[in-house]
Amino acid sequence: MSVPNVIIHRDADMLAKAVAARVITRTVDVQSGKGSASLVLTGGTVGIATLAEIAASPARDAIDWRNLDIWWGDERFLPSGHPERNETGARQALLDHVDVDPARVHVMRGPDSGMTAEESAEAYADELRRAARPEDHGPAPSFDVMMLGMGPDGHVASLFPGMPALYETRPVVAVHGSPKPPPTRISLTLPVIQGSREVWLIAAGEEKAGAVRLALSDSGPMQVPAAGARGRQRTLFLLDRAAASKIPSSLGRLSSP
Ligand SMILES: O=C1O[C@H](COP(=O)(O)O)[C@@H](O)[C@H](O)[C@H]1O
Repeated sequence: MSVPNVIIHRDADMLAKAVAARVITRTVDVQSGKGSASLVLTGGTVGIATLAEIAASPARDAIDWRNLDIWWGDERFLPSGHPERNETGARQALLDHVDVDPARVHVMRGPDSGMTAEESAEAYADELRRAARPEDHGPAPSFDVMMLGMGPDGHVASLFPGMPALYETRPVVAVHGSPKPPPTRISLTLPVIQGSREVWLIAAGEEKAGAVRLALSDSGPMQVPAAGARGRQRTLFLLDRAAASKIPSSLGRLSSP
């Protein structure tokens, strides 16, 4: 797993803009090499703000939207269209404004599908298995970019400290009793996250500073799930100054005043 590289921006607004530019550039680079790309979206404040900045970017259509696979790292187990679903936020912020191939937007199904949370997790695991290629050496694609938000408790996706999902070897699990509402969710697990080529942890705000420091220290992922979020080739901590306020200056410096 790759050692994290910390990049700090002056505030949450600049962070969202900079991450949006990074998504566009990285996706174009990957597509120019192999024709398609895979991007895992995150929910949360900065995650959705980043998608809105992609939509607003004059460079957004440098991405070949028809050759992009969109996945989610987690989803709240709520009906399609529910305002608290990560998918709803992503569609409103970006996906409804670009020419994605609907067949390549891989949604984690909610209760309106008629499935239980466990069945929805298994269905997503099947979709991941079908998308995996031999060179991925696992039950899921080696995603080109896995975007993850981070909670103040160090959770990533819907992997919360001390919860059973952190011990899972299956690629996707149902989460019950989430400390952050809603209580029932679907989440990728650490093995799938760690199979990604690049993992980008995106965090803004003072309330994340403690978790960021622990995630960059030698904390275990059971206590600080973000400490287990590492990519095979690259791991980025993309932070604003407030979220970076408790890490040693040797670990990262402001990208611009
Ligand atoms: O509930 C969730 O929270 C995390 C972090 O959200 P934030 O608003 O604190 O940035 C998010 O990454 C995750 O996708 C979401 O389901």
